[in-house]
Amino acid sequence: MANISGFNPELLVSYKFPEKTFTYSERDAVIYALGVGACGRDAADDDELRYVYHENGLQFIQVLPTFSALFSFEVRPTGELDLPGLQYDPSLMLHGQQYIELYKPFPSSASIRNESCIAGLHDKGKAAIIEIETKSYNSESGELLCMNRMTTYFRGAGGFSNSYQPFSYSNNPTNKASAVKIPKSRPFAVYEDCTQPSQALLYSLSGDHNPLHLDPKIAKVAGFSRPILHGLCTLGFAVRAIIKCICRGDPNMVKSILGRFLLHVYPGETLITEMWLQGLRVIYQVKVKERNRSVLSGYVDLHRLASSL
Ligand SMILES: CCCCCCC[C@@H](O)CC(=O)SCCNC(=O)CCNC(=O)[C@H](O)C(C)(C)COP(=O)(O)OP(=O)(O)OC[C@H]1O[C@@H](n2cnc3c(N)ncnc32)[C@H](O)[C@@H]1OP(=O)(O)O
Repeated sequence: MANISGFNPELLVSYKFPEKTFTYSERDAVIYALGVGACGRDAADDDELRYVYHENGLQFIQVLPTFSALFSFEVRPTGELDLPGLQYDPSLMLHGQQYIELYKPFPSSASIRNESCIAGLHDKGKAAIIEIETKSYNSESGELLCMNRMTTYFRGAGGFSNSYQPFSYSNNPTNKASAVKIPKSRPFAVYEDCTQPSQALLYSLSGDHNPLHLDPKIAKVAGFSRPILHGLCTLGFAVRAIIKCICRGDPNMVKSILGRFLLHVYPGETLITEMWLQGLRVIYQVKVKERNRSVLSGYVDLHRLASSL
């Protein structure tokens, strides 16, 4: 069932991903941390030096939990998804959502073995949504380290269903994640951070060279006044803020993360992360200060609360 938007749903959902490996060094983890703004407010920040420097002679640098979203990056260097049954205009693809479960702290360098599958495919009429789920194992020990579910939103690519029933496939219906409800109460904590005008250029060094984030001409074709920030970069800023304000700097307290990208961010804008504590769940929302608009919302589940809270 091929169609005008170039989606072949049967081919897509039956696709068996080959196993892939991803290798990272400590340097990659540091470049990522700098790309999501670590130590951007204060180069001597005690909570964040651990991501970029062997603080106090420590042997290892610590790896941010959101770094794991890169393990499973099933895209070409240009940021395009390359799957059978999927033809689309790359300038119209946006990152919609990211869900991460963390099972073990990450080594500061490792070889990762990835097992991926299509977890969902949905025809929304005006858009198509694809979810890719990846389980990542430490190649050496065989331990399962994390699971990522990446949701991509293809503007204008819906309408591939050929019946009155919109096509909607999910191989794990219990994992349906949608936008979270933001409490009306005052946030428990608020953290303000500035992205740099060069933020997307810096973040792209971690592997996503999608021109939507780098090339003003491509950004214009996609309908933006200038290149926009990578969604995963904004998510990295938000989770760093939560680790700082709620986990007292300990990234290993994070158990799972959901982020839904609500609106694009322009590099150079100021991000305000608001956090509400509900038991072991931190509900959060990120707003762009200059436009007073919500750009990301979701939750972070914790293993435990910091004793000093
Ligand atoms: C392996 C994977 C590789 C991934 C590669 C990623 C490469 C990267 O380089 C790309 C990026 O980083 S892009 C930058 C980050 N993302 C963004 O800026 C997107 C921001 N969000 C938006 O613009 C809109 O929410 C928008 C446009 C997303 C949706 O807005 P609307 O069109 O107004 O949608 P709406 O009418 O509200 O809803 C329609 C249906 O879609 C569902 N939905 C909405 N937003 C969603 C989102 N963000 N994620 C998932 N689903 C979403 C709605 O629930 C609705 O479905 P239903 O009708 O069933 O409720």
